[in-house]
Formats: sequence, structure tokens, C-alpha cells
Amino acid sequence: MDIWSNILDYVRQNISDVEYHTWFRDVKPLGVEQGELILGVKNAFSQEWFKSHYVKLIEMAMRDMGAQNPKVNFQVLPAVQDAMLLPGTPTPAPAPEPRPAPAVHMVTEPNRVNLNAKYTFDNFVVGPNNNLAHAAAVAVAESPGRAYNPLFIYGDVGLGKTHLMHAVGHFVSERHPHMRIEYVSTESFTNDLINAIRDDKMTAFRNRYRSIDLLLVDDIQFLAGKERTQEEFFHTFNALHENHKQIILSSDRPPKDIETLEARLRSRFEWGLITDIQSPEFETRVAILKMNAEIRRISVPQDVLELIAKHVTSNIRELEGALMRVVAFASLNNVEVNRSVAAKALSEIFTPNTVQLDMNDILRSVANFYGVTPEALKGTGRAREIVIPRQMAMYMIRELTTHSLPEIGQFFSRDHSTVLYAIQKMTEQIQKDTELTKVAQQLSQRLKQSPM
Ligand SMILES: Nc1ncnc2c1ncn2[C@@H]1O[C@H](COP(=O)(O)OP(=O)(O)OP(=O)(O)O)[C@@H](O)[C@H]1O
Repeated sequence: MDIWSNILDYVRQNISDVEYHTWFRDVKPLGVEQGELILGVKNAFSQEWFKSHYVKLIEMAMRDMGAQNPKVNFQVLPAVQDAMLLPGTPTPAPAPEPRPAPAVHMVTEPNRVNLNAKYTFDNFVVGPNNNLAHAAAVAVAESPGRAYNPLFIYGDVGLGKTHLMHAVGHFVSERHPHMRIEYVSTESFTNDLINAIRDDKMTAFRNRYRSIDLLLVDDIQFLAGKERTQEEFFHTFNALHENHKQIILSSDRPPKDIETLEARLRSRFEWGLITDIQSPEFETRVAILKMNAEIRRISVPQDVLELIAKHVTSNIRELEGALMRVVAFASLNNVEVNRSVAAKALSEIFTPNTVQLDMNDILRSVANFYGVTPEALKGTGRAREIVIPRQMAMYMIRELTTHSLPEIGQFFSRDHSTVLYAIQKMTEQIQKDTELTKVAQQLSQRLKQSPM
């Protein structure tokens, strides 16, 4: 449950590690019932302890996530854990079998190391911002070592570079179970190297990295300024490349902009294909949110997805975080997910006016601008001098407030499809007509400065 992992993060920052591991490690979130978070604890003693020691802290964490009236309760878990679940709550994962600690890395499958199961091609939304990077990744996945080598993907934080790399890893792993696939961050490559030097295990280090069939290295810009790591990476790169093993690198900038990167490495990074990922545009952001909601099996109305996508524009990780915040907020406050709930949950992200502007203020301001009365805009007149300002008023309300189409419809005594049509019409006009674009900008600025 995402809510629970956010709460745990909060708790962890406020108590000691020992306390955290003693009490919180075995707690199972059982669900949210009428706004009350139900936690499963091991025995009656834990239950009492939690009630007397941690209720406030957990409630503070919930408040921090937007719950207005947070409540938490505890249930003792039966010895067999999945025997007593609340109706309608997700089944907690069965307790994992104790396993010996893996020697070097968390190996999920014999042939692939460190891949996130969610980061597949199926879960990747393709848009104009990332279609070239996606196509290159698919080409590499279909013929590793033979398409583009290395594939160098760059772009700003949180735009899907790691996701694409892992997607190649999953794809190759399914088709070539014998291939060794490894994902590392540049930081862990550097740490492995430092440990190998310290423990006198350079041969093992080289054997490990040079026997990989598909090497995925994240954040390669962190090689900058690390001479010894660059040297070792150079040899690893050559060994793999000569043997037609595939290398994929990600970075926040293209090779030419990585300062203090040795020229021989830079030129190698440019041997294959360099491709970038840009920030997604509105439609792609909505599609990503939609897919996220589907993966998590939560139902979120389209107009809420659009509201989130409109305000969170640059980073997909933040976009996903905003969706989860809205869902957690609604669940903790026991309310439906709608536009105004979303606006409340994300109030720090939204500009204050977005939430506070009133439909009447906007109506008055638009009427004033066009020299007509607010009553005329709300009335039934079909003259052009009234219809255009009316459509503009509906458009502005939709742009500047969090009201839903039915709410705007009610305000104008019309049904929501009429409002939708008017807003679509005005959007098209604004795109075509530069004069109207200016009017919309002026009105919007005026309203944001002083909503009168
Ligand atoms: N096109 C997309 N479709 C679906 N989800 C996406 C897409 N792009 C990114 N994401 C999601 O956004 C989140 C951030 O992506 P990712 O970690 O791959 O970004 P990154 O570019 O590697 O960031 P960083 O530079 O911080 O490492 C992930 O949860 C990922 O699944």
C-alpha cells in the first residue's frame, strides 16, 4: 500500500533505527475503512504498545499526507497471516520465506540483476517526447550487441531513462534466458571498484563486469572527475564492445557536455546512438497517469487526471507522486476522488488563485471586459456579442478553478456537455486567432492578480 510506505518514511525520520526495526518492521497495513487506517500487529502486547506510543506519530504522518481528521486503529494478526483480512482490502503479501542473503547483489532472476519489475515496455507510454529513445531501445532489445552500441540515453531527472533501460533488460532476459544482464548505477560501479581495490579483488571485479552480455549503467555523468573509475570503465567498455556485448548508458546530459570526461571515453560514448528524452506534453502526461492508475487498480476520473497533468509538468516521478497523494488524501479522508479533493491534496503545487478563484469573480471580470452584464452571460441570449464572452467565461473558469464540468454547467444552468462544447470551441478559437489569444492572456493575468 503506497500510503503505508509514505507513512513509514515519515515515522522513520522521527524515531531511532532500533525503535523503528523493533516495532514497525512487522506491521501490516490492512486497509483504510471509513477514513480509519487499520494496522495489523503481531500480538496483544504490540497492540497496547502501539496504542500508547505511536498513535500520535502515525496520525501526524497521515496529516502530513493531507488527512484532515486522521485516525488509526490496530488489530492483532492471527498466526496464519492471511486468514483474517478486512473485506475489500488488498491481500498483504505472504511473509517471505527466509532466504540466505545474496552474495553480491539482489538477484531477482538467475540471469538479471537489479531490474525493477514495473519498468517494462508494456508500462511505458510512448509520446512525441520519448518516441525516438523508445524506438532505439526496442531496436537494441531485439538485437542486443548488433543495433546501436552503446545506446546513450540522456534527459532531465525523472523522465524515464532508467525505465527504458530496465525495459530492454526484461525484454532480453525473456528471449535469451542464458544472457547475463546487469543494471548498475555509476555510483555502485565506483563503489564496487573501490572495494575491489581495497580488498585486492581486482581480478574478480574484472571477471564479473567483463562477462556481462547486457550492461546497463545509469547516471554515467557521475564518472566526471573520477579518473581511476574512468580508466576501469574504459577497459570494461572495450572488453564488452569487442565481444559484441550490448552497453546502454544513461545520463542527464549528452557526452559532449560531461566535463572532465576523458576524450577516449567520450568518443566511445558517441560510437553508437545518442538519443534524448524531453519533458512529456499534456496528452502524454495524462496517458501516463491513466496507466499508473490502471496498474494500481484505482479508479480516478479523467478530469482529475487532467487537472494533475495540467499542474505537474516537468518530472514524471513527481507526476506519479501527485496522483498517489490525491488517492491517499481521498482515502484517508473517506471522500471520493474529484477535482476539488485533488486541488486540496495538491494545494502546495497549485498556485493559491487556482483554488481560491470564485466562478462569480471570473464571470464578473469577463463580463466587464466585454462590456456586457454577468446576467446576460448566464442567460439564454444567442447573439454573437453574448455567446463569445459566455464561452470565454466558461473557458476561464475551467482554466483557473478546479470546478468540474457539471459544476460549471450548474452555475450557467446548462448541462455539462454544453459546457464541454463551449470550452472546446473557445480552445480552438484561441489557438487560431491571435487577437483572442491575447484577450485570454490578459484576462487570465488580470484575474490572477486581482480577482475582481
Ligand atoms: N513514458 C513513461 N511511461 C510510463 N511511466 C514513465 C514514463 N517515463 C517515466 N515513467 C515513470 O516515471 C518514474 C521516473 O522514471 P525514471 O526513474 O526512469 O526516470 P529517470 O529519467 O531515470 O530519472 P533519474 O534521472 O532521476 O534517474 C518511474 O516511475 C517511471 O516508471
